[in-house]
Order: sequence, then structure tokens, then C-alpha cells
Amino acid sequence: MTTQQLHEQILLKKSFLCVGLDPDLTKIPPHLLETEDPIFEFNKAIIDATHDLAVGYKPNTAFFEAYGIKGWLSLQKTINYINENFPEIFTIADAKRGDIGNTSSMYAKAFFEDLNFDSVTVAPYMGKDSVEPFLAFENKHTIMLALTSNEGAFDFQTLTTNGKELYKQVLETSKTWKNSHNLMYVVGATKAEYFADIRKIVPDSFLLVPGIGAQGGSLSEVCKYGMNDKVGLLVNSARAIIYASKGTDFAEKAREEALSVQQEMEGILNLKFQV
Ligand SMILES: O=c1ccn([C@@H]2O[C@H](COP(=O)(O)O)[C@@H](O)[C@H]2O)c(=O)[nH]1
Repeated sequence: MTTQQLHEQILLKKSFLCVGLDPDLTKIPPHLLETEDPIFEFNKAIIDATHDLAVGYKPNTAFFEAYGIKGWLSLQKTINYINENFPEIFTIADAKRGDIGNTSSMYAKAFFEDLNFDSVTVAPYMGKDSVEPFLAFENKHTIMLALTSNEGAFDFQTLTTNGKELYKQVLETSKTWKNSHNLMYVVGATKAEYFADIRKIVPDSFLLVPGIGAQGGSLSEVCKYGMNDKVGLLVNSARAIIYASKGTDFAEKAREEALSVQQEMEGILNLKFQV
């Protein structure tokens, strides 16, 4: 999917919501545990209930890898289900990969070719040759951690080296890499006050923004400082939506939560773009 197509979906659905698919067998409704593949059944129900309100889904691979081969198969079934039934939806493998070049190439093949995700998250720590193998895939997107939503972001990312905060250096340097037009960046919703500075460095890039909902970030603050003239934001919420209920009504309740976020987004888009 191209960023232009993603932008069109945002305007069509009046939404820049990305639903995080973080299935945890201890949290999903007990009645699903009796099915053959509880994780897939859970994801499928959430997707069926929210696909008209969201422009993206972000399975975090940790929640699948934790269950070994069965979990990986559930991930494969989930991405196939989205691609076959809702090909207009942008998919993100939140895997936070990155290694020496030849290894990164294999990670890129796994997520872009074998699983056919539109994008994958990567860590910038190993530098240019660890990220460029992902960027080589045209119309696939590499979403690099810039300023994360957690408290530990302040351990390294905001430290100043050579007169500049590390996350700013990451943003600036990555723009010089080959095929950098395929880059997007992760910026946490809990760091809304940093968005204005980030937009000075990457005015046109899409930002994947986790941290509203369970982590308490403010959607309106993120939009105030982070939205560009093409919207440029994919705002993720997982637990607040997918675990809205543990009962047989879990999908209905997930829809209600997603709808409330979508409606807030629609209000913001109406104000800014008169869509
Ligand atoms: O900075 C980051 C990067 C990734 N995440 C991931 O996003 C979701 C957030 O889930 P919630 O339940 O909405 O808090 C989860 O998969 C994280 O691993 C992040 O939170 N912050």
C-alpha cells in the first residue's frame, strides 16, 4: 500500500485509528479458549467488529511468539484474514527488528514477503546497514522507533550527544539513507510536547503513535502538535479497545471503544480539513 492510498483511506473513513492486536490468553474471553485457535478467533472477532472504524491493524509479534509455533500460525492466519477480506487496511508487524545487513534482509523477507505485511517496526540502534535492507522493498514501510511511549525513553533517546538529542539525530540521519521515502517513525502519544520539534525534522512522514488508551496519552494533544496537512498520523490503541470486555460481548464493546476514538478523530479532521 502506498502512503497516498493510506491517506485516501483516512479521509474516506474519517479515521486514523490503528487497532493494536495484542492477544493474551489470560485476558481474552474464557469462552474462546474452547476453540481450536483462540488467538485467531479473538482477532477475527475484533477485526470484524472494527474494520470500518480503523485504517490499520498492528499485531505485536510478541503476543504471538510467546505461544511458539501455534502463536506464529495464529499470526499468519490473522494477517491472511485481513489481507483477503480487508485489503484496503494498512498492516503493521510490530516486531522491532534490526540486525547486521544480511540478517535484516531475512527479517524483511519474513514480514514483507512471507507474511505480506505493509510495514514492520525496526529499532535504529544498529544504524544504516541494519535498516536499509527493509527500505529496499518498494511500497512497503519501515517504521523506525524515534521517541517511544515508555518511561525508559528518557534513558537514552532524549540524551544529548554532540549538542543534539539522540532521537533527533536518529530522525535526521535516517533521512539520508537510501530509500528513506519508505520510512515512518514511532513517536509515543505520552510525549505530545515533543511532536512540534519532531515535525520540524520530518514534516511529511507518517508517524505511528502508540500510547493513547491504556497508557494515558492525549489524542487531541498529539493531533495539535503532530498532525500535518496530509494528517500524517496513525494512532494506535490496543488494550483499551480489545479488552473492553471479557464477556461474550467483547467484540461489541471493542467496537464501542473504537467508535468513540474514531468519532473524536472525525471531529478533529472536520475542524482541520472540513472533510
Ligand atoms: O513506543 C512504543 C512502541 C510500541 N508500543 C506498542 O504499542 C502497543 C500499545 O498498546 P496499548 O495497550 O494501547 O498500550 C503495544 O503493542 C506496545 O508494545 C508502545 O506502546 N510504545
